[in-house]
Amino acid sequence: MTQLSDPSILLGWARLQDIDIHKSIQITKTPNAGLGIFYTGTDPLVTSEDDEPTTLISVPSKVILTSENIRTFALSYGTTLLPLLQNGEDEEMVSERGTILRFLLFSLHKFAGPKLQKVAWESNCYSAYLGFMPSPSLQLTDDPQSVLRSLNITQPPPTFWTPAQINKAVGTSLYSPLSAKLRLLTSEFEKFASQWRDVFEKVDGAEEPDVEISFEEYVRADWLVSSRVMELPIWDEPKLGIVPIIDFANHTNSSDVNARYEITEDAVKLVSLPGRIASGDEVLISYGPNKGSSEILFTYGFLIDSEKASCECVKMRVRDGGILQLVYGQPPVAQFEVRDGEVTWECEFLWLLCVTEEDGVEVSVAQQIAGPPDVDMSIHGQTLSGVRGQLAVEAIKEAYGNDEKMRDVLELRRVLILEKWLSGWMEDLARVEVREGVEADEHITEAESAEEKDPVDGIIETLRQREERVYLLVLEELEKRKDELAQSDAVLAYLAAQTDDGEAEEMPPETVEADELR
Ligand SMILES: C[S@@+](CC[C@H](N)C(=O)[O-])C[C@H]1O[C@@H](n2cnc3c(N)ncnc32)[C@H](O)[C@@H]1O
Repeated sequence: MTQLSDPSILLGWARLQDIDIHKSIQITKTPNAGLGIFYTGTDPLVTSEDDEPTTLISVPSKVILTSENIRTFALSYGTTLLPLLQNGEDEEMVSERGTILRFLLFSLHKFAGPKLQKVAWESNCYSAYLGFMPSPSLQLTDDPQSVLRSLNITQPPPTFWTPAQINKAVGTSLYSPLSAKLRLLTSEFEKFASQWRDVFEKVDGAEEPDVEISFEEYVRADWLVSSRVMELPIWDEPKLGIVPIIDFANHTNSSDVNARYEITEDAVKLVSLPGRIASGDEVLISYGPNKGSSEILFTYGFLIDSEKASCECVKMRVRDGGILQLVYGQPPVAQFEVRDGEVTWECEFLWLLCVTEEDGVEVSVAQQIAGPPDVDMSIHGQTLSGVRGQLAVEAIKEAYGNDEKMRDVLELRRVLILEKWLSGWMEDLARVEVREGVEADEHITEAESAEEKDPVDGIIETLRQREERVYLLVLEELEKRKDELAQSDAVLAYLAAQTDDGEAEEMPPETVEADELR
C-alpha cells in the first residue's frame, strides 16, 4: 500500500504511455500545493536564449485526454461509458468539456459490482495516473484506491465551500460567479444523475449502490477539469484536453516562472526557460498573468501570493438590470487592473450609459414571445436594428467619440458612473456583519481557534482587502481625471449652456442612469 502511494509510480506509468520524461524530473509532494514537478539533476539546463530549450516532459497527442481520444477509448467499454457520453434524450455527443468530466466521473467512481469496478478502474489504462488526482474532501481510509486519492488532499476549492462560507464572500467579485456556478452544477447534476441511473440500471454486473452518483463526486470532477484542462490551439478548432503528467505543474507569479508549454500537432511539451532552473527547483508555470486573486481562487482553489505578483486584477459583473442586460444579454464584466503600480480599467460598455435621449440616442425593445428581446438603437434619428454588445458600443463611439463638444462631457459622465459603482462595491466589501464574524473568531481562545478557525474566513478576508485596495486605487485615478475634465473647455461650455437654459449647474450622475435611456 505504501508503494501504491509513491508518486514515482506516475513516471513508470508515463513511460509505458510513451510520455518522454527528462531523467532528472521527479513528481513529489510540495509543502502546500499538492504534488508538483521537480528538477533534481545536477547538469545545467540551457542557460542561453539562443540554445534550444530543454524538454522536461513530452506527452504524445494520443495520450492527452481530449474528447476525441476519450470517445475512441470508450468504444472498448461498450455499454458502460459510451452511453454516458451522449445526451440522454437526443443521443447527441456531450460537449468536449462534458466528455472529459464524465470520463473522470466514471473512472474515479468506486463501483460496488466487482465486474464494473474492473472495467472502470482496474482495466482503465489511465488509472495509475488518475489515482493521483487531488481530492479536497475524501478522508483517509484503508481502501487502497482512497489512499491513492488522499495522498494529494488540497485546500477545498470554493465550489466545495458550505453555503455559510459562500455567503461570507458576498461583496467580493467571487460571490456572483461562484453562486452561478453552483446553480449550474446543481441543475447539470440532476440531469446527469438520472442519466447515470438509467445507464447503470441496465448494465450487467452493476449492484444496487452503483446506480447512484453523488453531487460531491460531480463537483470534484468539475474542479479537476477546470483546474487541469488546457486549450490546445493545434487543430483548426482549438481543442480542450488534460495533458497527463504535465498537469502536475503548479503555478507561480510571472517573475518566478521557469518553464513553458510548447504545443505541436504531435505532442505537448513542458520546456525549461533558459537559466531559470537549478537542481532541486520545482518546475513552475503561470496559470495566467492576467488572472486576479478571485479568478485563480475560483478556478484553482488557492490564493496567489499577491505580495510577489506584479499584477492584481478584479473582474466584476455589472448588474444594472436595464440597458446593459438588454444589449449584452447578460451583465457585462468591468475589469480593473493594478500592474506594477499602474492602474487601468476596461469598461467599454459605459458608453451605453453615458448618452441620453437628449443627446440623440434612444433604445427601444421589441419584446419577443420567445428568446432574447430585440434591441433597436437610434442615434440622431438613424435606427440600428438588433445591435448587440460591442457593436452597440462601437456605434455610439463612432457617433460621439470625435465630437469635440461632447467628448469630455461624455467621459466625465462615464467617470461619475464608475465612481458611483466603485463606491457602492467598496461599501459592499466593508459590510460589518461579515467582518465582525471574522474578527470575532480572533478572540476565541488560542486552543479553540487552532482547532476551529475556518481557513475560508482568512481567504475571504484577504480577497476583500485585495479588492478594496484595487478599487481604492481606481477611485484615486478617477478623482484626478474628474478634476481634469471639470476644467475642460467643452465641459465648462456644456455647463454654461445648461445654466443658460435654466437647468442644473452640475452634471449629476443620475442624469445618465440607464433607466432614463429606455
Ligand atoms: C494543474 S494542478 C497542479 C497539480 C496539483 N498540485 C496536483 O497535486 O495535482 C492545479 C492545482 O494545483 C494546486 N496548486 C497549483 N499551484 C498552486 C500554488 N501556487 N499554491 C497552492 N496550490 C497550487 C491547486 O490545487 C490547483 O487547483
